[in-house]
Amino acid sequence: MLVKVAAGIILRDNKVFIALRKSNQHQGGLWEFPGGKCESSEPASIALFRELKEECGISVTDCALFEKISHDYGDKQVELFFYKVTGFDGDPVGKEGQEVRWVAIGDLLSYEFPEANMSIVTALMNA
Ligand SMILES: Nc1nc2c([nH]c(=O)n2[C@H]2C[C@H](O)[C@@H](COP(=O)(O)OP(=O)(O)OP(=O)(O)O)O2)c(=O)[nH]1
Ligand SMILES: [Mg+2]
Repeated sequence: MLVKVAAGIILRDNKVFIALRKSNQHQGGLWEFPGGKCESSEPASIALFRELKEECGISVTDCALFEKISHDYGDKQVELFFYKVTGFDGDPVGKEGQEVRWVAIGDLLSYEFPEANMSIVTALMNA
């Protein structure tokens, strides 16, 4: 099963907004950059806008594709489109009851992310 996913690296004042995946979700219990699956034939950027509105309550006004990562979890193959989100209206929250946090980029390694995120976390820290 191959799924296309859009995720937002929401940045403000050198901090990034992360969310905890629920235990019943794929890769549950790990921290993520909010986002979700693209609907059939939906462009990743459109999925990003939709998911960040649904999950975090923000309207994206400025974003750019940062990296595209393909990863095989064994039970699921994902194609992840990570966007840097530098402009948005509203204050992000966990609209679906998920635990959320603003963390300093330098502290990202204290949080456990899915395997597919490792190169992204490293790239952010070295930027
Ligand atoms: N959102 C997000 N998903 C990630 C990240 N890293 C990573 O491997 N994934 C994987 C986990 C999931 O298999 C998939 C995203 O699916 P999702 O569960 O967020 O999708 P969704 O929001 O549409 O959820 P659903 O309502 O369909 O359950 O991508 C990440 O940083 N953010
Ligand atoms: Mg999601």
